[in-house]
Amino acid sequence: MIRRDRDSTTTQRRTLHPAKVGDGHDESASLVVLQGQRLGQRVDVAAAPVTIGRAPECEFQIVDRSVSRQHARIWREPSGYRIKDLDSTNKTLLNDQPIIEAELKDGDHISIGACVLKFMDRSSVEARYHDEIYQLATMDPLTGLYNRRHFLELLDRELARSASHARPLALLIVDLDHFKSINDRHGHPAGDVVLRQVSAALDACMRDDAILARIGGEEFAAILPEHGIEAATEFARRLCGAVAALTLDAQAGTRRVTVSIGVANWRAGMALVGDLMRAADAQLYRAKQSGRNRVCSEAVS
Ligand SMILES: Nc1nc2c(ncn2[C@@H]2O[C@H](COP(=O)(O)OP(=O)(O)OP(=O)(O)O)[C@@H](O)[C@H]2O)c(=O)[nH]1
Repeated sequence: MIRRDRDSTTTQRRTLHPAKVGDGHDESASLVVLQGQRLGQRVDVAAAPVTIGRAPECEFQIVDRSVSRQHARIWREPSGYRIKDLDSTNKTLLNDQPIIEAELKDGDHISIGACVLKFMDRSSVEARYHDEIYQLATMDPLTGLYNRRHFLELLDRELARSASHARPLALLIVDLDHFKSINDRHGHPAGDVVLRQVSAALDACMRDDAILARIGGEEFAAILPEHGIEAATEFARRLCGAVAALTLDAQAGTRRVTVSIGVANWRAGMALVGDLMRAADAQLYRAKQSGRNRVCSEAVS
């Protein structure tokens, strides 16, 4: 399953698969971050123009002080791709030369503040190579979900977005109950089957704008944009029920598993990702202590 980000970059595919030749993406060009924030990330440039800048409404947002709120725009014309500087403070450089507007060619380097992007013809072998490397760096190979490091980067960005729009955001931490005993009794491969099936069940419940990741051995986390504590808690209860109702494959050694879930909401004053993670973790601890197979949240008991 591939889900597109609201800013049309590749980062919010909750589950990642390498782009295939001939899957329709080949027609668009792409930008890869070679240096700076969001290193390795690729963004497609297709029919719709892409604005690069610090502002949350930019299609490609780079949260860095050296980048103007609306720094540069790239778009496609019948003759090829073009780039225009949007009167940025630090200028847009194309292959180290400041530009106002210019044509883009395969392999061009674009400097946006402290960030360097490489422009590539989407059909090039190099673009696919970057895609593969990026996905290896951001995904968990067992489940196909995002890995912890990438999840924390996305949480950072989503928090900035929620703060700037004063919109709610919830974080769920989901932990399998008594998972060690499954490994001990049925072996590690059986535990892996459980992890894969549970991650697929969680993924199937997610809305398009949710971000799901495996952040530890038997621990998952989900970012729910636009969710207050009540809605997030209700959603977490549905997740809990979906996992409890799951009939696992015979290779899992056991037919049933349950999860405990901690829920926390982003609040003004919670500047750091760590604050929100700690708040959700404290609720997860409560859920484990009070019997497992349940949801605990900050405001709802
Ligand atoms: N099969 C498998 N097991 C893993 C993986 N990563 C971590 N684990 C195991 O996950 C288990 C986690 O055990 P604990 O932290 O004790 O948690 P638990 O048994 O689920 O207990 P509670 O969380 O308190 O309900 C350990 O046995 C780890 O070896 C993995 O990728 N595959």
